[in-house]
Amino acid sequence: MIIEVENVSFRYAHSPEPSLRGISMAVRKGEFVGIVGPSGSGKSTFCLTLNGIIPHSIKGEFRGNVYVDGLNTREHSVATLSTRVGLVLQNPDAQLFNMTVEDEVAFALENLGIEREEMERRIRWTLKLVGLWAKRHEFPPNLSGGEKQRLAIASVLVMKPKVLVLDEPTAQLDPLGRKEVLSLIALLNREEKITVILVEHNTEYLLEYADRIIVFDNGRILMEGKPEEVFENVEVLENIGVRIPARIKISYELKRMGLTDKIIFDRERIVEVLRWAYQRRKS
Ligand SMILES: Nc1ncnc2c1ncn2[C@@H]1O[C@H](COP(=O)(O)OP(=O)(O)OP(=O)(O)O)[C@@H](O)[C@H]1O
Repeated sequence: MIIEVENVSFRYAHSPEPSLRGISMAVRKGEFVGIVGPSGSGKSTFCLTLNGIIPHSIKGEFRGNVYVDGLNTREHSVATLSTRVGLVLQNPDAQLFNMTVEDEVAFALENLGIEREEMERRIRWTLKLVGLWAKRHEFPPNLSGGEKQRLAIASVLVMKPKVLVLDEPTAQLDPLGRKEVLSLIALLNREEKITVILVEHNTEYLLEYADRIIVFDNGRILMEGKPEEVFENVEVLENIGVRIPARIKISYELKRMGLTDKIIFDRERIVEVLRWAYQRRKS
């Protein structure tokens, strides 16, 4: 297991209630895990435990253990853990502060004591991977939202982490930017075999790409499983405010109307049932 979380609880200093309440989970190498849950359920707090920001940089009461690639986060600095787990947050502007795209990516490497040549090789590899090589001399604030977020991803990728944790990386982007970033994440998982943990409200995307979905509610894991298994719990999820992928919602309604006996995931099959129901109504 590349990530192991054992009974983790966390209460922010000055907060009366814990934000995480006994989270246990593990992530396999190469896995793509999607995290969903209502606002305030602890998703962001959980992400911050994965590279040691909690407990090292944010004060509070931390219980349990998180192991990243075998390292207990309590015993290693955020700098060391960041070479294993790259963390990307919602707002790309808050993560970029250098004068050029290239400097932004180089900056992350500066304290790692890497040789000049290897540095250049890594920067080239990363910028090509995220599709920003041609824009390497540009001023980051001039990039589009999607490009900025791809640059934020590049600046953690350049450290060659085995795991990428992304906390709603598309929340502030327009539809095009969102598409660019989500395709990049899928590519990094499929082609580069990077383990991905993604907090994302776009459940359509998660249904397509995630191997597993974890649902957070009130600081706990409410359920987890394959996307098809989890999203089948339409009523429970809608009750807590998790969006159901459109085709599952349609199929769920077909089942309620007695037109199928179970939820169908296959688009073609849904269309077939709808066609059949339409024909039946006409005749
Ligand atoms: N710095 C902080 N200090 C005190 N309480 C906090 C802090 N950050 C978050 N919380 C509280 O912890 C709980 C979990 O918040 P968290 O941001 O982890 O949830 P979330 O599921 O990521 O929500 P969202 O989808 O809105 O980002 C909330 O009750 C929130 O108010």
